[in-house]
Amino acid sequence: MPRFPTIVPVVAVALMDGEGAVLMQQRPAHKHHGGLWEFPGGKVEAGERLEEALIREIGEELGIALAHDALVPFSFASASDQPHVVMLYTCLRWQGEPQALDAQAIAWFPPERLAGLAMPPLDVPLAAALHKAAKRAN
Ligand SMILES: Nc1nc2c([nH]c(=O)n2[C@H]2C[C@H](O)[C@@H](COP(=O)(O)OP(=O)(O)OP(=O)(O)O)O2)c(=O)[nH]1
Repeated sequence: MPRFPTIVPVVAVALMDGEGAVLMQQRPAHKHHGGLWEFPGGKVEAGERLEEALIREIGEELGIALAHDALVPFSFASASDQPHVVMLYTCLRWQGEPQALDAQAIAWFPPERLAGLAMPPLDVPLAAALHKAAKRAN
């Protein structure tokens, strides 16, 4: 019996601009889920806090500094056939201009357009929840 749960924690962020559009990134073609659109983020490393991991990943992937106090836990997604648990935050404040340092491309999408993107399976319910929350807020 393992001493710890056998999950792979992944933190990701829905960066939102002034109009409520969400930044998505397209995974490099050679990687697992290559070409699919995902929320920027990545795996939490040993000894890291969730927010610390997210700030590190976003610095590496987009070259921006997320404001720690602007990270709001939003939702999470998991599936029975994979160990990853994607924990999604929202964030309205950061420093710098996002650049695709790791991804094939980055782009801003209004929440209602997220469902039309090719995404990894865990992102489908997260994107739907964001769209629903945006509709409630308007
Ligand atoms: N960053 C991110 N990862 C996601 C999302 N949805 C989803 O299933 N994932 C998966 C893809 C990856 O297997 C893992 C994140 O790993 P990572 O970004 O740190 O590293 P990686 O691409 O090199 O991952 P991998 O090749 O080992 O699968 O979580 C998402 O929205 N954002």
